[in-house]
Amino acid sequence: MCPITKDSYSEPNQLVAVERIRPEPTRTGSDQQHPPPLVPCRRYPVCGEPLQSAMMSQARKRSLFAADDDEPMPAPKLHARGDEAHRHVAALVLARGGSKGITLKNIKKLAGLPLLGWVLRAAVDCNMFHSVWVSTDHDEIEKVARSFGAQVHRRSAEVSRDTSSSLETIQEFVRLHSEVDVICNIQATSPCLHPYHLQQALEMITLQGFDSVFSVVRRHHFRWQEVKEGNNKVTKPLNLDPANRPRRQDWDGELCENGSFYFTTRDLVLNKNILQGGVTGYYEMKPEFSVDIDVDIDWPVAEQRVLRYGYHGKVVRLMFCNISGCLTDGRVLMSGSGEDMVAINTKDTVGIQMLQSEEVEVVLVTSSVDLLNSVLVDKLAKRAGCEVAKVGEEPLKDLKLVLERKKLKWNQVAFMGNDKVDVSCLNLAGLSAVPSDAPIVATDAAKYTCRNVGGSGAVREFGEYILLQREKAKMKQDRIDTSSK
Ligand SMILES: CC(=O)N[C@H]1[C@H]([C@H](O)[C@H](O)CO)O[C@](OP(=O)(O)OC[C@H]2O[C@@H](n3ccc(N)nc3=O)[C@H](O)[C@@H]2O)(C(=O)O)C[C@@H]1O
Repeated sequence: MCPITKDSYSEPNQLVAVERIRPEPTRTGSDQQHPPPLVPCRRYPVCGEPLQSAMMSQARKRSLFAADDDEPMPAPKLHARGDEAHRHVAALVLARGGSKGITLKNIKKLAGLPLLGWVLRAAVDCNMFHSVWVSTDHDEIEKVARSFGAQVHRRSAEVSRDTSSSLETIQEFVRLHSEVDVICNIQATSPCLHPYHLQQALEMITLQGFDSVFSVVRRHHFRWQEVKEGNNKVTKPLNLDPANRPRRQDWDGELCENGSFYFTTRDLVLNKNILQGGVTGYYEMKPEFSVDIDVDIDWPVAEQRVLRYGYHGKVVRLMFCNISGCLTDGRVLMSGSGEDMVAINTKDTVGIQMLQSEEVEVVLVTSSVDLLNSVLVDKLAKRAGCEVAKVGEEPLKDLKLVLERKKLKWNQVAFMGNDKVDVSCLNLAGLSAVPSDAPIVATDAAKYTCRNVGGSGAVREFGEYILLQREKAKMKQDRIDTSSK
């Protein structure tokens, strides 16, 4: 963690978040030095100064937007720049293909969504960026990035090594994109990011005159260091006096980078070779949003966290559901008398009713290449109480017309498909899913992969998923609305 020095900003009323930071050299991926592990203490050296009292006497420092605090702190009296309206602010997610530890970590599915998707969804939905980019060296990552609405910067081999630092990679992007003035490097490894985190932190740059802002979490960790004394190794407390151990509630704790995002300027990145500098602020995020996936054992914990605290997108108003392969298992049974038959599972019809009762309209989709005859389709639709959309070889074209008619946007739509022709809709929809037996080309494009196969409860499963996300999005919105009153 960078040391935050106290030669703070001198204007009155700027007791929070405005501190000058002495940057340390940026660490590189594989050769960074982690602090040595704590070993059982052999000897406690006497602390140089009574750290506890120093800690206690410190004025409580908080970020300007302690995101979840009830009373926001007063803003510093900095003025917006004259040219603010003209500054191009770009979000940039670095996602290389060669991640160590977890193979292709950046697009591995976390709770049904590619890792990268969680932060891209927040970046796109925050509606504050002039552009949202992913810098990658990998074709599959490029596809996923585009499916979440990001533009793609294909980075060079020089900045795609294990040892390439984030700074070098960001510098390459900035050099090649002369339009970009402010960059927000968002790390995919911190997936519990919400649009309001980005909105509030960006306002510190655009409205309050900070040059750089990075996300932190407050920790109450007592830190120790192993030091050599002659031939002996001793452990030395770094931030406490063992004789006067402060209680958690008597200590403000320390601000630690949580790795979620770094706002910075073109000038700092290209001319000063740093991400954090100038008038530097921090944005404090609550611990529950501060997830940092580093090693593989972090993954299952992150999965639970993201389900509970992640950003689950905009509220879904309509679901398109393919009949063939989703509502049915894709088979058409033929009787001797020449009648076609299909089977649908009551689990799925109940799932559809569940959505309808929560005011999510369900439209069944049938294609000209399906073997279903129209009488059968109408019967199915009647039983499910749904409208039917008949699509041609390019479902996207026809479904666009349905959305225009209903005055809806793709980010308000959930789409369930199961084949290659569905890829563009799976990509575009705010939420999308495939049954577990869908071909890989469709699974790759879907944001959620059901555990159930087509015709056996996959529609209900996706319906439950939609309602859960919807609930979360609503709760979050209510919370934000209430706290901003
Ligand atoms: C901005 C920055 O310095 N980020 C570094 C962060 C940061 O210091 C911590 O998260 C703070 O808690 O630490 C590292 O974090 P890590 O290696 O997990 O990288 C974070 C995310 O960025 C992608 N990345 C990183 C560097 C690079 N040249 N290209 C990339 O695509 C990774 O694939 C991953 O999605 C580290 O642990 O070594 C290395 C990162 O470079």
